[in-house]
Amino acid sequence: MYSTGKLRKVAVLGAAGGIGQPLSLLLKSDAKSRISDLALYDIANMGMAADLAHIPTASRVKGFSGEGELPHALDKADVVIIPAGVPRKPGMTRDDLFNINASIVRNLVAACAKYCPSAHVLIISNPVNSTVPIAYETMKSLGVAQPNVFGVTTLDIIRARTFIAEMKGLNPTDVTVKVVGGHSGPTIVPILSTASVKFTEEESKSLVQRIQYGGDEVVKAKAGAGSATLSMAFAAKEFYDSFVAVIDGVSSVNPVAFVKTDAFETGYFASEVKLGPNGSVKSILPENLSPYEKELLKTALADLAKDIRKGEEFARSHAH
Ligand SMILES: NC(=O)C1=CN([C@@H]2O[C@H](COP(=O)(O)OP(=O)(O)OC[C@H]3O[C@@H](n4cnc5c(N)ncnc54)[C@H](O)[C@@H]3O)[C@@H](O)[C@H]2O)C=CC1
Ligand SMILES: O=C([O-])CC(=O)C(=O)O
Repeated sequence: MYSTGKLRKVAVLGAAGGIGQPLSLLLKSDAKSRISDLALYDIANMGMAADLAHIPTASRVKGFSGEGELPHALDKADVVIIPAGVPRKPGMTRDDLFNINASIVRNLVAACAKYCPSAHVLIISNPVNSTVPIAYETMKSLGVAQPNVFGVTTLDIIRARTFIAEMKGLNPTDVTVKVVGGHSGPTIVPILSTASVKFTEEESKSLVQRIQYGGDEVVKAKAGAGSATLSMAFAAKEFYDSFVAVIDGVSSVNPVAFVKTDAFETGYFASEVKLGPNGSVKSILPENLSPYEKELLKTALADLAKDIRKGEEFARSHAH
């Protein structure tokens, strides 16, 4: 799973936050991640960078605080991970975050277009179904011919593995399953027929419901103090490792990401992606879906189309 390829500079934007801190810890503490420089950026105080820098692994940690320091954080970055933005509170949908997070993501990726246009940009900020189109269109409008933008939906997969294992009394590390579509409620499409175990119709329905609304469980439990942060940091690190391993040609596993694709009319979709060394991205669509899964997919595509258009329109009307 780990890359043996080149050392990379990784920038985390929103590094002082609930996801940013544990994610930065995971990236810094894993010597096998082959990170030469970890550039940690936030609009908040970046004292956490001084703290992390005392961990004895080879990657150099540097904190950058405030917009004036953003260009230095991004300079020569190979990968930019963006968990900047506000999280949900109980009673909110991810789309309720659009008004604040759309501008945050647009401004950050505009800086990426300027200071590290060929970096791979991994978007965590919600609503992912809209922030990824915003990022892609913004970079495109700023002259990046082939924006390398990937929405991180890995949390849906790790939840699916955990919930399946709980239901069937298995070790979650032994469970694999595909989850495609987008990253909110009905747009999350678990393809349970790809799991190594079989389910009754009733089990399938209850699992699908739990996976689609797994984020709400955490939002409710945190009771106003935010949404998933620790499991998200774990998911992002897992995605990062498999992503760079594939780019370096080490792994044949195709990571799942929400990307620009011609495969569906929606123009964007989360599924396994084949990454070419030349920057090409090809979505691998799920095959042999059950009638129930086909129905879920149909519903997901209708909702996704709306979220995506909203993101694209925002990017168009706020072009730099
Ligand atoms: N893709 C996914 O599966 C998931 C996505 N999320 C999303 O991730 C985002 C972050 O969540 P948390 O870390 O819990 O929130 P948080 O509020 O704890 O942290 C966000 C950080 O972003 C920073 N920030 C705000 N504006 C910024 C800007 N313009 N430039 C740089 N940094 C900026 C804040 O100062 C803060 O440190 C939310 O939008 C949340 O909905 C959360 C969980 C899962
Ligand atoms: O639920 C939220 O708002 C955060 C998130 O995306 C998740 O936990 O899947």
